Amino acid sequence: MSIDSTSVRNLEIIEPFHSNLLGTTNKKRSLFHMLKTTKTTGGTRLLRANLLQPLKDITTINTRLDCLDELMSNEQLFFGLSQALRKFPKETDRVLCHFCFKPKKVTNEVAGADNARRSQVLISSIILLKTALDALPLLSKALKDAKSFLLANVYKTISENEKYFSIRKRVGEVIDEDVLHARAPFIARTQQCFAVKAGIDGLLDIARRTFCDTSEAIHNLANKYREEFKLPNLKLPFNNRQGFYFSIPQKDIQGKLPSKFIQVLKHGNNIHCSTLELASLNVRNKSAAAECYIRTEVCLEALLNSIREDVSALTLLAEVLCLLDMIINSFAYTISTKPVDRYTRPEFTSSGPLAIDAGRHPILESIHDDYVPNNIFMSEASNMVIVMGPNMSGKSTYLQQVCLIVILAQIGCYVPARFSTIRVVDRIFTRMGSVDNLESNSSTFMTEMKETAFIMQNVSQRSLVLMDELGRATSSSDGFAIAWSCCEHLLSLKAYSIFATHMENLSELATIYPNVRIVHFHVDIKSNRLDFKFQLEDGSRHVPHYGLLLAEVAGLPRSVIETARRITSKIMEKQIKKMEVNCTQYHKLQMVYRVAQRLICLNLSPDVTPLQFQQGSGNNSVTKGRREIWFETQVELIARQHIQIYCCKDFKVRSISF
Ligand SMILES: Nc1ncnc2c1ncn2[C@@H]1O[C@H](COP(=O)(O)OP(=O)(O)OP(=O)(O)O)[C@@H](O)[C@H]1O
Repeated sequence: MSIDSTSVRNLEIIEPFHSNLLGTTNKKRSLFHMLKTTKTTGGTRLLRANLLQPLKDITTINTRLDCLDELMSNEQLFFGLSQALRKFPKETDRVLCHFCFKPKKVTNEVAGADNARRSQVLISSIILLKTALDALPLLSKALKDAKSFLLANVYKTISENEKYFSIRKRVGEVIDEDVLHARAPFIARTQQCFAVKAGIDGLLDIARRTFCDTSEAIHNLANKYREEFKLPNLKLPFNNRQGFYFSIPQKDIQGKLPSKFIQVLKHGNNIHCSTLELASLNVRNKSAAAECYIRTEVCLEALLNSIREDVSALTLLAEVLCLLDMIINSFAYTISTKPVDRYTRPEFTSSGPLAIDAGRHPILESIHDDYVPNNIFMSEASNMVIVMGPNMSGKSTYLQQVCLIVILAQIGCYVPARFSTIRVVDRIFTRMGSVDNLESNSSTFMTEMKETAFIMQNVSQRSLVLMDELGRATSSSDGFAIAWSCCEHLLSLKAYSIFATHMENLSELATIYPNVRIVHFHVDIKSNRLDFKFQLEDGSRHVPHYGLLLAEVAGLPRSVIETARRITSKIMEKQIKKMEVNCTQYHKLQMVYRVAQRLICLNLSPDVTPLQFQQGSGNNSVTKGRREIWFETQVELIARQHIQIYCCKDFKVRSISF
């Protein structure tokens, strides 16, 4: 699925739009932040790539979901795999893919200090490779009894591929068994200097001795200063840029620091400094380490060449680890931290409805304890929903919620809903918010129109289009005309579109086009105050002067509000009458159409057979084979009668009586 950059921003997929949410100090998180519990950089990168480009292939999505099902039902497997993955270094994928590139051959003329850094990276990669290969047996053990296709396949890849064992053996022939991957800079430097077994290269052994001597001399120097200057708390930290330096608590320094100490810097409650002796030892220590790296790289040449031959196995392993990290540490972990059954497995069709029962906004629901769930039902026969309601009633949130649920579903994760079935979306388009774009010299309206034009030019039959308050940035008549004609354009396609609007006249679309459904957010008015329920209800409902009520709350002068109230009541009077007439006239037609549409869904529903229809006093049993003929002849007949549909909570029509 592709999502354009504006929609990525509007939907807050990677970055949140506003860092502060309605005056709270809570930093509102994006979907990426919510799921970013991955443990490796590769896993995080894969998660980001998936969120920006979710899957479209139903089989692949279901393979991931099957794997999640197994993880959610088998605690031992879930924890076993989490433990095993923790043993792999954070940067495993980068390291494993590092061996794809063949570095320049080390010759005497290039073997200068400049190459020391490159050699160091290479040695660090070999140490990480050894750590990763050492962790493989634990991962295989955890995966041994896995049943789902994805996990069983990973197990086969890891345990049946002899290449991993042979690479580990070859690494063991050159690299010391005691060498470990370390994060602390000086320990890492020591481990890298001593990576290759002793006795392989005489010059390397000499360089190591110099490295040890200078390191020891630095520690002796620190001891000497502790005694000489009565600084018992003097510490000797190390970083890669500076090398060793002294850190002395400020309270230990009575008066001035002795003149021997140079490069004095205040750092919190400590003083960081050096001396000329330390600086010179640092240089010698660094050059001894550089010599070790370069000699080590020469020793590793044959090993690297042999590893390079099996690089396909390593890149495969890197991919597998990223995928496992994403599914286990991100998806499964996120779901397991929610109360049971809060997240459910979505279902997919290629041309069925988009139905979400009790869906919730994945990010807002963790901020609001009393978040109100809402439904959506769209099918090819009802491909546009117009959401109405006062400001602050939850329209934009609802639009964002539907999209985020679709994205979560299509990356192969459970979704925050009681039930969901999704028609696979190939593109998501959104038009939300309205800000000037000074960079592209566009006004609010121009930005809005450019974004709308982009949608109209690129929308496809399988797209999901979200429009939040289209046409509000220009004159009301032109804005309304644009919104109306955009709706008409989208209605002619099979794309699913959701419009949020304040233009009550737009609800008249439903009187002309039966595939438009109007819904509104329920709001009560109590003593001139709006009481938001955040509950979506069918049809449109006129809430008188909600803009004025909110403006009053915002602090507009009373006299201004009163004048505005007089003006608006005159304008609205005529319009409401007209709308009421239209609604009553077309209500029956709407009912009929909705029934026909449900019947089509029933016809498409794969697991409802045979169906029981009760007509009058007799019972007709319609079997699967005759269903299509029956539908063609009966839909019209049904539509003319009083109809009642019993629809179970998962949106599959089970029984119809008329
Ligand atoms: N279902 C819900 N349950 C609880 N709170 C909600 C729900 N939906 C929205 N809210 C809260 O209401 C606030 C306002 O929602 P939102 O911005 O979606 O309103 P809106 O109708 O789009 O307003 P406007 O028309 O002014 O843009 C949100 O920031 C959120 O805190």
